[in-house]
Amino acid sequence: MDESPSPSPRKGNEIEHKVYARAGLLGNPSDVYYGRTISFSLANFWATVKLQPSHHLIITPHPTHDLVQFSGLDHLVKRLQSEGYYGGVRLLMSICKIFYNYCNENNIELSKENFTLSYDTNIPRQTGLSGSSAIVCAALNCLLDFYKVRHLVKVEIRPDLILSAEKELGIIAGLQDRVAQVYGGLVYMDFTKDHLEKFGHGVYTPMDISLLPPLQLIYAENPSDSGKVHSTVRKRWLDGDEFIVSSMVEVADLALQGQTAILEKDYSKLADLMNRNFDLRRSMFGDDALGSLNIEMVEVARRVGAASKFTGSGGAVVVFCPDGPSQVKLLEDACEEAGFVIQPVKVVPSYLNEDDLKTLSG
Ligand SMILES: Nc1ncnc2c1ncn2[C@@H]1O[C@H](COP(=O)(O)OP(=O)(O)O)[C@@H](O)[C@H]1O
Ligand SMILES: O=C(O)[C@H]1O[C@H](OP(=O)(O)O)[C@H](O)[C@@H](O)[C@@H]1O
Ligand SMILES: [Mg+2]
Repeated sequence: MDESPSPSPRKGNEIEHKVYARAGLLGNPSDVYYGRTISFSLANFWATVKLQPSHHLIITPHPTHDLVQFSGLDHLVKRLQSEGYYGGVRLLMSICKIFYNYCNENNIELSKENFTLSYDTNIPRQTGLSGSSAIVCAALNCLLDFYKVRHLVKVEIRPDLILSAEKELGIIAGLQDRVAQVYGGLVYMDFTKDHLEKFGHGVYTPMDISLLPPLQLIYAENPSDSGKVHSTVRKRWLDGDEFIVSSMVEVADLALQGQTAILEKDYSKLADLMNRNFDLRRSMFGDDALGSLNIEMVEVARRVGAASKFTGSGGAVVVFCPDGPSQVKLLEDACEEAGFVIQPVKVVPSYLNEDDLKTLSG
């Protein structure tokens, strides 16, 4: 896949958009529960979606992510066991539906032209790096440019459209992924219920990415379904379970404290907040739902004295080594022994363009 940071969207008649993975740094998963988060767009991995004008409207299955041809029954069964039934086709179809309905409801006229959509991704599948919303967000960007309506669909609303496309498919997800992927860079997000209900979106405050200390990313090829992971806690929260409700408020508060810690470059505070974030997740979700491999990724980092937590619902971990390069080396060795992949985190700067910025309110 092309490694350039942000390809020009138009190549002749073709439009291509690239959207990066995201890492939840603090406060997740309280975004699913009217909380707050700090998340960033992660340059290490990305998805691309291509749109070409065509006579019919065609959604192209990906040759490996939407596999429908197998060498035999054993291959088919192995594949379903490791990757599940679904690839990205349903995501592309769903965002087309949500985009069309949104434009209709908001009197945004769409020309009668058709297109062919195809996608590619190197975001490790279902590892809590938001591979799903990267595909949806890139597709939305293609549709906005193809129909020339980018200036008519506000930036703040776009994460909600992306989320709706996944909700439509029964995937339980929150807004933090989609905000980080629409805005790029490092963003502080407040999803307070009143604001969300009044305006249909949260309050999103971009932060300077240079305020972040060096971070590491650990992941393992261990797909986990964010919908499944979330469903029990979600149900308990909806039922008003006091422990879940109060813990979620505490998780949201970590992002608020984290905003100050990052602005003041108080990295020992940041380390404490990251650790507390994972401890609270663990007490709410339980070890069975989180999975032993995922917990081990957090523990590997903690054993060398680093701070660590999930980037999303499981599969990848963001780590801060307060003691610097010597501690990173210890962590690399421990990861190699445990069979985990480790990479230095690369953060993508904000990628809103002039048309996008014009749609921002205030
Ligand atoms: N790498 C991928 N390629 C194709 N489809 C994907 C990929 N990752 C996720 N999906 C699609 O998105 C759905 C939800 O994924 P999710 O559990 O949210 O994973 P993630 O943490 O990567 O966002 C999957 O069931 C699948 O349909
Ligand atoms: O549990 C979390 O932290 C996040 O889980 C989902 O992200 P995913 O990358 O699919 O694991 C969800 O969409 C986010 O909103 C949650 O914060
Ligand atoms: Mg997802």
